[in-house]
Amino acid sequence: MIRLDGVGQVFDGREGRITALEKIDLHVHAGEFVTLIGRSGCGKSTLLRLIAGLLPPTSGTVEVAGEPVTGPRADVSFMFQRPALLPWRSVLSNVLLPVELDRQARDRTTYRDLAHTLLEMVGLQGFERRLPHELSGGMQQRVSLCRSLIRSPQVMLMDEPFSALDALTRTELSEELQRIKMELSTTIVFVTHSIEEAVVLADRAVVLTPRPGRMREIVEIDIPRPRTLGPNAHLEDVARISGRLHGLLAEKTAPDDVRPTDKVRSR
Ligand SMILES: Nc1ncnc2c1ncn2[C@@H]1O[C@H](COP(=O)(O)OP(=O)(O)OP(=O)(O)O)[C@@H](O)[C@H]1O
Repeated sequence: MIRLDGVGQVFDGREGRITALEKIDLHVHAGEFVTLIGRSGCGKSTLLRLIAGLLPPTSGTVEVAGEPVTGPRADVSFMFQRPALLPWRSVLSNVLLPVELDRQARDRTTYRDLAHTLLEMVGLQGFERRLPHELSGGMQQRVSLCRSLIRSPQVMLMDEPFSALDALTRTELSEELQRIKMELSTTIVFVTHSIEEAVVLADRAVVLTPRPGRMREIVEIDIPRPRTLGPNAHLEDVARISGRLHGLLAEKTAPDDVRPTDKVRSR
């Protein structure tokens, strides 16, 4: 579904050239949930922007659904750290915004029905007419989640979408996202700083090293779903793989010491 081959990104900043990403070879399969994890500045957001078509790579190729990415695509949605809802629009019309912006979208009644279904799915039935400021941060991010799902994207790109939320709400939203993913089989690439979140959510976690951002390792996570950080049977698996990721992130690695094919299984 997503293919990055030999991707590099160099920025000409005011303080000289910055190699944000180098030699990124990543293939994400249809329906897969991949998390990108790494220290601040290792190029996670840049990688998402390249897949989203918001930035052309300085080297290498990026493909989505077998086509070179040349700009934003209607079947790829982007979700940010902040909900970025329009304050004067109701919950329902915020969710429907991408449909309104798309002149080619037809059958608006179907989208209205879908918006109601999505809002119900995230526990916001009854809140359709509320304005964003009448909702908590977690509820606003749920609305944002519905908005990024309204056009049934093939790919969802998520840049630390839960990082501004309190721990409990964050756990709840992780569980909801897994449920949605299991139901809709959307391909998801999710950036996080949280090791546990990366483990709970991902089929594979991609560990990036900083300066320049390169792939250190891809860790396969085969813990049965749904996974949770609450009391459940998988805490040991989550802890073991989290420990492994922690070790990789803490390593002082020379850029040439890249082992992108290494795999760590939960058992
Ligand atoms: N438009 C730009 N112009 C110049 N430099 C940039 C630009 N965008 C990103 N960078 C630089 O590229 C590097 C990677 O940035 P990026 O935001 O992708 O990292 P990140 O891993 O997402 O960081 P964080 O976890 O802090 O969000 C950083 O050194 C950043 O300063």
